[in-house]
Amino acid sequence: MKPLDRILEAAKSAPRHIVLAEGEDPRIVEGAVQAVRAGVASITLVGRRTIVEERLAAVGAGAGEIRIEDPASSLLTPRLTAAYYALRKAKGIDEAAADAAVRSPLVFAAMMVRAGEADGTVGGAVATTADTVRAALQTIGRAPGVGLVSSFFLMMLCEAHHVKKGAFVFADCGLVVDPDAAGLADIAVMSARSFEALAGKPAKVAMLSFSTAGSAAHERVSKVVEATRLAHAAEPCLVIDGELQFDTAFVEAVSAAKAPQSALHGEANVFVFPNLDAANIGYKIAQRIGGATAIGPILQGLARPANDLSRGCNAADVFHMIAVTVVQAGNR
Ligand SMILES: CC(C)(COP(=O)(O)OP(=O)(O)OC[C@H]1O[C@@H](n2cnc3c(N)ncnc32)[C@H](O)[C@@H]1OP(=O)(O)O)[C@@H](O)C(=O)NCCC(=O)NCCS
Ligand SMILES: CC(=O)OP(=O)(O)O
Repeated sequence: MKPLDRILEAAKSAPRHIVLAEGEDPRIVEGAVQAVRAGVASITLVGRRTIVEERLAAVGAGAGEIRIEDPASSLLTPRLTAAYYALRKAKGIDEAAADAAVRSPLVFAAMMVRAGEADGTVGGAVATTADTVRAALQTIGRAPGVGLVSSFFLMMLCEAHHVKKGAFVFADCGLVVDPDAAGLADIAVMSARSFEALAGKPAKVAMLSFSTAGSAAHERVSKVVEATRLAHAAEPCLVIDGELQFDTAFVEAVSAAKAPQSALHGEANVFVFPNLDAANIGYKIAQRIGGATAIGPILQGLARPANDLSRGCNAADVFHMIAVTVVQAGNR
């Protein structure tokens, strides 16, 4: 079964209630309708009621297919505001600031998840990643035992020209700007778990660099080597190697030539980039030139699922991200 079909089937077998913060955006509305009609999720769209209703009518969605919550008039707003104030007052916000925050769709949707009114949330088709992720970090917060929240893209290679097909994880393409060695090790361990949960296969983790097995000497290479050591110490059973260049991690013949001792043998399926510059640029090149289907940024380490989208997304991306969010909610 194709990896995307596997995720869609898993979501259909246990659909959840997902709240979409940007309910006025036509791509969000179209993706939401696809998800409901495919039996993947029940959906709440957040936004100004008249505009969301117009958008739903434009795609022929019937009344009652999708719930709408308008923060300006929702019956939930007073309760979510009180909960947000209780949560954030130690950070110096007053009741008026809490009221203003909850009227923002990103915070309203994240607070619905925190309050148990929805199982997960998706935003970021309109808002920047920084705003989308900040709303999730400040309201939903970290899962117990997690230090660093990070993100990854699920990269699907399914086109005829893809010599290797299947699901791959690229991390962290969205959130942690310049992780130190310990942060990079956390990203590696969490990305391996995320890959296994979504792809259903054992992870093989490549810690990427511009150097392979000591071919270059630089403090940035040393960071990746140390991160590999820390990740291995944290999870001794994890199949991981680094530092490696991308070709060595991905192409068996190159691995044999440049890193014959590598445990990955050019068969990595989780690629951990050294920083956000490399990761974000790398995933967009794979998507836009390479023809990979890119689902993300998917957040890992939060107490409940909240995911981001690229502002360049389309309705299919929204549909796929809803399915991923449902699967994450089921795995909690
Ligand atoms: C995500 C991001 C906005 C967080 O930035 P920040 O300045 O730390 O945000 P805030 O200070 O508002 O942090 C919000 C809270 O989350 C916490 N936090 C921030 N990053 C965190 C992380 N990676 N893991 C866990 N908690 C984190 C902060 O400690 C803070 O907690 P508090 O409010 O309870 O004190 C920032 O890392 C960022 O801009 N990343 C890049 C996003 C981007 O542009 N990506 C490219 C396109 S995808
Ligand atoms: C993930 C990402 O790069 O998001 P955006 O394209 O919205 O900046």
